[in-house]
Amino acid sequence: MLLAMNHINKSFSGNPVLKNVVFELENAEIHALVGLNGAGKSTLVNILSGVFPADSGIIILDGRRIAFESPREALAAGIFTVYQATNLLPDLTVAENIFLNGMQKKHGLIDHKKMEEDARAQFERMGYKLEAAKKIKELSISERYMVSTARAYLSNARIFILDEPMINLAAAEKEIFVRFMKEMRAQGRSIIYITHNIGEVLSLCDRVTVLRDGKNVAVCSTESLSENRLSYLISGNESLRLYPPKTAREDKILLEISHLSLEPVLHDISFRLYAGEILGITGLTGSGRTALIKTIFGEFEKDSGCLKLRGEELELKNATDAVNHGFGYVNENRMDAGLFLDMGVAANLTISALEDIRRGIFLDLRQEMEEVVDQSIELNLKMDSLHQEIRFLSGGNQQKVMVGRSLISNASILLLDEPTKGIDIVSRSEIYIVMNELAAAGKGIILVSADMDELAGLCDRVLVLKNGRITAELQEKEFSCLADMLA
Ligand SMILES: Nc1ncnc2c1ncn2[C@@H]1O[C@H](COP(=O)(O)OP(=O)(O)OP(=O)(O)O)[C@@H](O)[C@H]1O
Repeated sequence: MLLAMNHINKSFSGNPVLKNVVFELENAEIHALVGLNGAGKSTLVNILSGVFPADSGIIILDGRRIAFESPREALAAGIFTVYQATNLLPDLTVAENIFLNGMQKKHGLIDHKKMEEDARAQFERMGYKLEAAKKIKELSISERYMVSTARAYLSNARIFILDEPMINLAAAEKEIFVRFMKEMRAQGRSIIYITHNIGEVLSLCDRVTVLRDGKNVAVCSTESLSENRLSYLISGNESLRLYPPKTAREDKILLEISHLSLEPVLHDISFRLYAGEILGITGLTGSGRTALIKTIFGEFEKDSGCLKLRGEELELKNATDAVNHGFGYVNENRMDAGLFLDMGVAANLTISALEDIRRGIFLDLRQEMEEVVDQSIELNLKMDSLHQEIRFLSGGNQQKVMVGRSLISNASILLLDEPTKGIDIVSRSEIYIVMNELAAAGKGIILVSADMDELAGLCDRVLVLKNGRITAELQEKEFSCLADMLA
């Protein structure tokens, strides 16, 4: 066995987060680590990679007991954590970042040409097109992740820790990434694969370890494991149903967008959103999905086109104006979207209400707090208290606060950009129920998603965006063509 973590315990401020956890990894194995948001997955791999120590327990690597005091020590021992681009240097080029730990030199000077050639050759081997001389800050999120992956591949590491690796990748990149992982395994290297995506566990991984509330629930081979069984092991709920029954939309047009353009990103976009509808929008990275949502929300100033709310033309000056007109927005990137990491959960949930207080609008704070409590129960937030600082919540729970904030805000039109990214199956089902209830109450929801199952599970209509234009409008019976339409 390559790695054994035995009886690992860890508490934060007296709260036990890992309880006697065991995790084992073989050579040449892709091993999934799964569990609900807050189950303890990140905490476990953070202990392995030297971010912080365990309170007790033993880690054995290659037959020798180890305890790393820093990520640097773990890296030196061959444990490589592939972060979502956070450890790349934005002002350096792709090639420089790939060879950061061993810059190639010629006559004592850094040999940029050679590095770029090697980086190019590496991307060619991966079947991926990327300009090696480009600076990281000019790249999209998915391109950055592919650079991190190439860097991992070229390292000498034997164990890779991947946390939701495919979450930001487009379909074509996913294919390359999967090939890449299989190649690493063929070389005898091993991967710890954290994900909420059950399909990825079953199709890619050899074994899976399931954690629930900081405890081991199961370790098993994925070979004979069914989707339902794995859902049950993760959630503890035998009858978990991800998507609620769809509700019928009303005939009333809530929002009408006509000939909207934002050059050079969006061209002549027209569509209608009906009361009671969850309208899907999908497209590849760079197709203009997020720009479209931000333009509707008044964050980007359109060049031309018209927006009508309940038949009345509307010129939204900015996001505050949009909120005042009943729009709510959940951004795909919670760190950019105004989560206040030093503030408590309740304060973050009611942040739009706090804005009102600043503007002198009187609010019934007691009622506000009651709504927060209801909402956090409904979203099943895993936290110590409503006052716990957001930065101590697990990633998925932070995302739930973002969604909860928008749901609490009494908006009549919700613009949700990848709202369930990084969210576990139970919380997703809870968010879907809330979305459905809002639609049933006559609100309109625009759901931007790259997850075809999610779109099919929730929407009656999906618009396909390609190069800033709507290229198709698919009805439910045509959803099987969704993936083809994106190619
Ligand atoms: N530094 C910290 N201080 C206090 N509590 C923490 C800290 N780090 C993690 N926690 C808590 O430990 C628990 C486990 O969190 P962890 O991030 O390991 O979960 P996870 O399984 O990775 O979740 P996710 O799928 O949402 O990323 C959570 O309740 C979280 O709030």
